[in-house]
Amino acid sequence: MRKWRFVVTGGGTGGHIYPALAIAQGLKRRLPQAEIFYLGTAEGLEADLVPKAGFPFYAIEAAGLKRHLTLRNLKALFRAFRGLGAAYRLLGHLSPRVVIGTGGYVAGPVVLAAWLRGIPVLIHEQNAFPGLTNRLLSRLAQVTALTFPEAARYLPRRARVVVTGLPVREEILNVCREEARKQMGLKEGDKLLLSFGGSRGASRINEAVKELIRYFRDKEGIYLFHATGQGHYESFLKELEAEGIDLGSRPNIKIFPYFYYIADYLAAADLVICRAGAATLAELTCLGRPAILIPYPYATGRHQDYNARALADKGAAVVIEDAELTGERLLSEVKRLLASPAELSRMAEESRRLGKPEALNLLVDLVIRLARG
Ligand SMILES: CC(=O)N[C@H]1[C@@H](OP(=O)(O)OP(=O)(O)OC[C@H]2O[C@@H](n3ccc(=O)[nH]c3=O)[C@H](O)[C@@H]2O)O[C@H](CO)[C@@H](O)[C@@H]1O
Repeated sequence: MRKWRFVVTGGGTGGHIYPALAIAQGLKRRLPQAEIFYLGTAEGLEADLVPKAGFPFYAIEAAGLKRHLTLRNLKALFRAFRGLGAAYRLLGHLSPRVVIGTGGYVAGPVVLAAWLRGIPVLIHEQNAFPGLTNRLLSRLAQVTALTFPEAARYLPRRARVVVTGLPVREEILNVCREEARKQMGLKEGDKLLLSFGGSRGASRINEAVKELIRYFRDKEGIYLFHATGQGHYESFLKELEAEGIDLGSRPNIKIFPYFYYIADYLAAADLVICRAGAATLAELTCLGRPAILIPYPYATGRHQDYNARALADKGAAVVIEDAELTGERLLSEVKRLLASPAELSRMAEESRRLGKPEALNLLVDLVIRLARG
């Protein structure tokens, strides 16, 4: 087998990083000899997640540019140029067959450098409303892979578009629910509620989840595992402590800063409460998990509303608008669903029907085709 090299880039939030890691892992499984390198920024979540996933990581500079000229923007422009120079040199050194970009600021300089060097590029857009980086980069890419066909409307006409769905990590595609529940000590009939914001947490969801903690902390057979997001963890625990809630004595409630191995938690959950980022929803539907979704209202073009609707319209999820989110509202929705196992299993079935586990293989095929020229 040929020892091809690939460069993967995409960063800032988990929503860009995990699809990139999924493709990297899929490529590695298909081409075990291949070498795969990840280019990201030192400040993004990728600097933490990529080394944990076992891929060599190179940090370059990148910055988001605004339309108007300010001193800050000039500095950003300067960093972007430095990032472009670093990416250009690294690509020269690594000489990959293909560069794969999944959006976020950092994909800008890396894909541009690939184009300057004549290296084929595939980009993947996760949302129905494409981010600025991918809108610009789709002009330079040999292939622009989409999760939603609707995204094509916002791309330049010369973009070469393929609809693949969103690539989900193999560890999530292959996880076994029974095994995961057993490992967590859950008995048959126990209910696991899993809650988190997006990859960076969400203070609005943290606040509402406190009501679930107050209510469920002394309920037998109901478990609640919540990730606050790295930045909110300490303050969240302090606030609970100030209320006199001692979690040490409550084995059914567990608070994490972040779920590093979310596959088991997602698979084991009976109901998931989260935002409506595209990667999370692709994972929920591949696993067929029912959810209460609270779309982040400030996402570009309100794309999380669109993502959430796609599940809610088919009966796979219930949506609570962020503006209407309170602890009481969330608790009453959770209680209603837990009291209706038939509805939960119907939601689970509809959710699974929406899953596109084949997206990963489609993307790996496309990358290999590009690599072959
Ligand atoms: C606020 C905002 O604009 N968010 C965007 C961002 O979100 P964000 O990064 O939050 O979005 P996603 O929901 O798409 O992805 C989160 C990823 O992090 C993982 N995860 C999350 C929490 C945790 O504790 N552990 C863990 O592993 C999830 O399994 C998932 O793979 O990128 C997504 C993809 O472009 C967009 O759809 C979102 O709208």
